[in-house]
Amino acid sequence: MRLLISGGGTGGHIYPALALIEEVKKQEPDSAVLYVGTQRGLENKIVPTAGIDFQTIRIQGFKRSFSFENLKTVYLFLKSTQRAKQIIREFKPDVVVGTGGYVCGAVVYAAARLKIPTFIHEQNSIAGITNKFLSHFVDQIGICFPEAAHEFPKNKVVFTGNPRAQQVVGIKTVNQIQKIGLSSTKPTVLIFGGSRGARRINESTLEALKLFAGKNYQVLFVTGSVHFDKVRSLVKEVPTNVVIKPYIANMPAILPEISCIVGRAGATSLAEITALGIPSVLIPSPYVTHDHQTHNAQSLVNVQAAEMIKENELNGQLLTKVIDKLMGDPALRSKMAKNAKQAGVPDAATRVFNCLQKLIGK
Ligand SMILES: CC(=O)N[C@H]1[C@@H](OP(=O)(O)OP(=O)(O)OC[C@H]2O[C@@H](n3ccc(=O)[nH]c3=O)[C@H](O)[C@@H]2O)O[C@H](CO)[C@@H](O)[C@@H]1O
Repeated sequence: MRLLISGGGTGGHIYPALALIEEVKKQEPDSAVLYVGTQRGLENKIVPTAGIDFQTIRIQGFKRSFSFENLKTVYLFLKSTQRAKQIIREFKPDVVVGTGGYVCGAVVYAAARLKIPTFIHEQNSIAGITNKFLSHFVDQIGICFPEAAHEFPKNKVVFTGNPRAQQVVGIKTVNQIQKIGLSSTKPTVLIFGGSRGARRINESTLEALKLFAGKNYQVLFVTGSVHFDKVRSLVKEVPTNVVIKPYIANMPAILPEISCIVGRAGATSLAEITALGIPSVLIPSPYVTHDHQTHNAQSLVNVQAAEMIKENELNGQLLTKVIDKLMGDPALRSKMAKNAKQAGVPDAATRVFNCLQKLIGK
């Protein structure tokens, strides 16, 4: 298969793409893959590091209110569509896939115009603006929450789940957390604010640090790369049961050893949580389109797989209280884990791969 794939900005759009690429290469080892992203997005670092051919185009997102910037955005969109067409003509893909973020808008639109089979993947319960726009031009749309279906043309929608789920389920590792300075015998709480980190979660975790000292669990606090120096400068003493890191490059390797996740309710994080069956405390970002993270989180709260804390109520004490409740009650954790796992789609990458095969007529 010759696969051209695009998605970017944040990890939530990039990791599903990488998981799909892994599946394509597993099923058809002689496949050729090209990833198109932007220079500014996280993909510029993550994708080449994963050893995947990577090209960039210049594009930016729309501002919500009318502004000169939006005229520039339209100009860049038209220009990047031309550039995307050029890349497509050179690479000659069998199929073009978009996993969200404004970069895939130009790439997938260009492919549809060139009559190449197209597929987009929507990770969230509420569709992103790029995918809504693209839904009119593409051949098929893979979704992860049944609620997302009504936002798209009915005949194009297929429930696939998130390919990242299959990737994390497939990884069998042990004693990975030891490598980052944690004990492999103590239960571990992972705290992180999505792929870029979240200021408010970091502040509350900082408040909670001294409360974590001496607990019968340990904490892996991942700040997000851009926040790390600030956080580290504010910590005088790190309790012995806490490790602070800027970013975890290989999250699937450590997740099987995590007893509880505290974090945002980004859709790709949720796919991991449900694939592995990990109890979670979700603090949805209030800054995302149509509050979609609250909807994402609610779907797990509804099946008693997660607890939710609103960001405006979050502080160190509440955070510690909720973590203590879960970590002090193994029976509750195992019930939440079981419920989470039932919501998982552990064969999502194969489902998307099969859709692509059909689209290209194999
Ligand atoms: C602010 C924002 O726009 N957030 C969106 C973004 O979130 P964001 O990019 O934060 O995505 P998710 O929370 O869904 O996924 C984060 C991904 O990054 C990985 N990770 C994270 C931290 C780390 O140190 N190492 C690491 O590998 C996680 O394992 C996961 O695979 O995309 C999601 C998926 O469309 C959306 O639901 C979110 O609303």
